[in-house]
Amino acid sequence: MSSPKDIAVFIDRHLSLLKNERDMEVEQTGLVLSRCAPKLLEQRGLALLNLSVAGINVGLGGKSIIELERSNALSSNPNFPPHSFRPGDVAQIEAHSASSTTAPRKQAKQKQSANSSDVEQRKVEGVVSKVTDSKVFLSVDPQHLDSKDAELPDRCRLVKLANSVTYDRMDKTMLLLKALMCEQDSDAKSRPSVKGSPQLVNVLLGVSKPSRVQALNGVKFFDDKLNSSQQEAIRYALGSPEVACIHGPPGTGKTHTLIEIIRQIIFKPDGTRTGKRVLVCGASNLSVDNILERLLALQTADHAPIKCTRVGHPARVKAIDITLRATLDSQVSNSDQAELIRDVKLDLSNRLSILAGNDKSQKGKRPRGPERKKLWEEVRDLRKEYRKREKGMVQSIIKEAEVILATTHSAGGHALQDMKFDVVIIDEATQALEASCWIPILKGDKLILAGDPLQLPPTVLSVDKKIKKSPEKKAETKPASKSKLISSRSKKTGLRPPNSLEVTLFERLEKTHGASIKRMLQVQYRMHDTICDFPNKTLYGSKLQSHESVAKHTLEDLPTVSDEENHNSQPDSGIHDVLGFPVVFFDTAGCEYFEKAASPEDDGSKSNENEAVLVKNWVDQLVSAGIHANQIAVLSPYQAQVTLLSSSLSPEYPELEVGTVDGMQGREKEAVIISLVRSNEKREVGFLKDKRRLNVAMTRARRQLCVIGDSSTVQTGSDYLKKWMKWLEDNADVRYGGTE
Ligand SMILES: Nc1ncnc2c1ncn2[C@@H]1O[C@H](COP(=O)(O)OP(=O)(O)OP(=O)(O)O)[C@@H](O)[C@H]1O
Repeated sequence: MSSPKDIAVFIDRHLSLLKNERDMEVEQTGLVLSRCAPKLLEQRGLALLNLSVAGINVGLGGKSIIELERSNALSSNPNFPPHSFRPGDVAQIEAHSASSTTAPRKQAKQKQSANSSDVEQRKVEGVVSKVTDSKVFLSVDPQHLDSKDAELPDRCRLVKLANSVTYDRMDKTMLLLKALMCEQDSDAKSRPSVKGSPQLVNVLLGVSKPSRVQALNGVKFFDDKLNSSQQEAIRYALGSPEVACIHGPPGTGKTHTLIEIIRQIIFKPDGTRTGKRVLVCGASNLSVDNILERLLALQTADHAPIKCTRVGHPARVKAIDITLRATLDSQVSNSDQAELIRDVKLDLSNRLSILAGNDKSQKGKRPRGPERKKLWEEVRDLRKEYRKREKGMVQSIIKEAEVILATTHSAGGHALQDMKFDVVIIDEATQALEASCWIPILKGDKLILAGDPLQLPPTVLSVDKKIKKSPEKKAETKPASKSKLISSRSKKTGLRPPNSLEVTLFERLEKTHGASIKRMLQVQYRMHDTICDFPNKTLYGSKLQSHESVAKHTLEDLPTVSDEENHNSQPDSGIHDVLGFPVVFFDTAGCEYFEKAASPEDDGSKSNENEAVLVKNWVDQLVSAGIHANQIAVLSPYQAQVTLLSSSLSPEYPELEVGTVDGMQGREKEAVIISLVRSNEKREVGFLKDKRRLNVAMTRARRQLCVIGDSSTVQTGSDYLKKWMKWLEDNADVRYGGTE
């Protein structure tokens, strides 16, 4: 079992890997930005120039919502050029450099002003909360603004930034964990306190073994359609005292299972409430909103409603009515006590508006001198009052909620500070960095993880960076003397420092405590049996069964196809030829359809024009046989091929989805076409070697998977690829890959 020293080494390694990752992200965004001229940044969609402040309002947490638009004086078109700003992005308002861009008369005037250089230097960071064709709204924390916050420059630009908050939270959490587990000699007062359970932390760090699972044979399930592996996983999750992992291969109803677990925790069998509280987190906003939507849908059915609150920046929440109404912001503004803050908010907004020179009664003039100073004092007092009143409301809403939903990162925000939960659930846990999982874990008594370690791991930019073992990085650890948390019998380590951030907590727990820590869902509700066959045999130990509702379904069974009007241009046998096969393989071996490097510098991306032609032909045939473009996805592991495919397909089929394999994880389409791209005399396969990426690619299709590639190149990549090519040859409908 792990010793304090093992834990310290483990945490230090995490911190060093996180630093590499942060540096890499800054290198790819922040530093690049600082080296580029603003005009170039705008051309790349990373900046918006010639902006002015159209208004300042007050949002949740006393945040200032700064409204920016293109300045009339500087642009004839009020609409923005194409850009990449989206709600949730971190961005910075910067002054336009007066020397290069401001008219000479105005420059002279600005120089007279005592604080003009301050204003020019001023940078205000915030989160994009809303974007329209001609306006962008930035939500800025009060602590980012001092008393000069209305002194935003007359003319400014908005620049995209790397998001450092997520790294700050992970670092802070790992340091807290280290202090908790490794600095036991410090006196009790200075020892950090967390709300979570020491027993849970011990099990997760390999200090102790998981306690005996309680046998729960008499669970009465709310959902009577659960299959036996789902029921078993639910019993296991409910009966495990500390931690349970649920392994959900593609389409096996992971979310379905989690919803039942939540209901079992909240309700007793007779429908009365247990009084327990659950924190549900996901690696992405999408996974959190998916669970939220399903929980809210239960409320419209014949069930007692579960009180849900979605925490996180509203700009990042799925923009549909039902989920938006569950956000903390919305619940605060619609609560009975909202009146309490409404007046203060109005007063605050009015004063900010006057200070920013946006008040009509002042004819756009900014107040100066003592009048300005007095207004600032009032703003400061009003903000204080606003925050005080709002804090009380936020706390009472959070305390009343039975289920709080947040991403692992946003679980570290102010709203959940000092909150404690009976159970923490993390969905998509195999896509979350371990450090980010610890943010919610330290708030819970028990942990349930759901994911599939055989699909893609979290995206890590710094995988190739070597881990430096500098002496100062070595753990400085004192052995525990009076530790309550750490077993004195700790001898052998089960905790190895990770070599990469790609190693997730889910996988690590399996290594530390063995396969008994997890239960696998075994019935899949997505794919035709043949599509499921290869991943099932090679990755899931042949344990997956296809539910009868999908096992034999083909594209021919879709209602759009049986509607004759849709395909009267093709004779029936032609339709069967296109739609009747669950797996189709266009093998281009021997066709000499060679790949191309993306650019002369070759950034590693590749494209293949002939494969793109084959893809287009197949899409044309599917559509003319009655398949809607929005039921089809075209995937490729290479961005350069995605770009090529988009340019040939999107004009004709705007609803068809073209993307990389990575972007399709967690989703499905009726028909999926994969363009493998690699075809070369050197027999190089690059990206395709990753089994997990291939697994995701192979398991997105419900009724038809069409693979287009050169078997002679691909099969040389790995034993796994060789097996797949052989399997395709034996099981797919193999077609001639030539384009003529
Ligand atoms: N017991 C069940 N009976 C009938 N249908 C089910 C059952 N469990 C899951 N499904 C269906 O299977 C599909 C996949 O379920 P769900 O979205 O919960 O799976 P998932 O494992 O979260 O998906 P993904 O593979 O995308 O992560 C859904 O359409 C769901 O309604």
